[in-house]
Amino acid sequence: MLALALKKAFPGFRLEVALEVQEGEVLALLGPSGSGKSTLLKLVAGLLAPEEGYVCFAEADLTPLPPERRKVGFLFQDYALFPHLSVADNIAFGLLEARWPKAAREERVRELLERMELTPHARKRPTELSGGEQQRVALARALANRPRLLLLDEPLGALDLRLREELLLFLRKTLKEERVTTLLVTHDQGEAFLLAQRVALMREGRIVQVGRPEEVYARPIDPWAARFLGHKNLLSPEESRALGLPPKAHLLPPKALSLGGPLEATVEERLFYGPRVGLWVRLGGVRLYLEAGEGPGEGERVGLSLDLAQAVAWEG
Ligand SMILES: Nc1ncnc2c1ncn2[C@@H]1O[C@H](COP(=O)(O)OP(=O)(O)OP(=O)(O)O)[C@@H](O)[C@H]1O
Repeated sequence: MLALALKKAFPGFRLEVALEVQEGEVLALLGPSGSGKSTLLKLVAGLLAPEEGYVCFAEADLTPLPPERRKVGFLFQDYALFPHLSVADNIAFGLLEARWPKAAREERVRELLERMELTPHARKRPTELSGGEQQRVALARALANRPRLLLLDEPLGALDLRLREELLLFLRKTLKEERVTTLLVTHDQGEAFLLAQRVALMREGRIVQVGRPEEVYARPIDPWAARFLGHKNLLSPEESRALGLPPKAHLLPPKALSLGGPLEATVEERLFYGPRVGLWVRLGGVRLYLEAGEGPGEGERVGLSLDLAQAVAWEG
């Protein structure tokens, strides 16, 4: 298990976090820019020293150890590949340090080159690669040594959509198969939900909610968390009452609404996303968002059904 309690302050910023991650679990830190995700990861890696607190993994206290003695695989945003080494040697670096036998080393490097679609680039230097290619090298290097604890900061950040989806599935499979305890930083909710067994929402240096992706998405702790997770139907007490709910603030998940039904609404905006469309509709005085496979055009009148049982009231 990874267990930590950490405090760190920068001018105008304070981080204070306590967290436990089970062996083999992937936990995603999800939060807006500047919420402290990278700082937390650097504290765990030993690249930053906390003012107070500890980091323990598998019952060993890592707090006093320098980064290289923590046996942690990590990938940070500024990949920091070794510029004088080839792609293959960058990936093999940790294996050499850990004295893997030559044959096993070569096999592992070959396997990772292939999975990351880097085989044609094996002999190139990092400066001869695109951003996405460099990122894949960094990811391969972080995974090479089969670390028991892995820290990933936006591992899929600079990739195009196709590679991102492929690597996402590859990463998901690898983390599951190798049962690596992982802390993953992302501001992409979809990535967090797909990769992690639990997500921790960070805001202003603190964790405001932790839970399974389904739980956190269905029951965000407050309107801020709901908005951050992409919820759009945050109803005021007046809007709630207009729809037949008690006069309290509510969250209405998109699946509580569907096209076809007894209510009459007008489509105000139609957003084409490819596999689905997003529709902003007006129902009486309330503007609501829903998604559909294909949608009517802007200005059209549509039938709507509304499942009020799915509405979540905010506490207090
Ligand atoms: N070395 C540093 N010195 C001073 N302030 C810092 C330092 N590193 C980070 N900060 C500040 O700490 C806060 C948290 O930064 P951090 O990089 O952890 O956020 P983040 O959630 O990872 O953001 P992003 O998603 O943009 O990477 C920010 O306000 C940042 O300016």
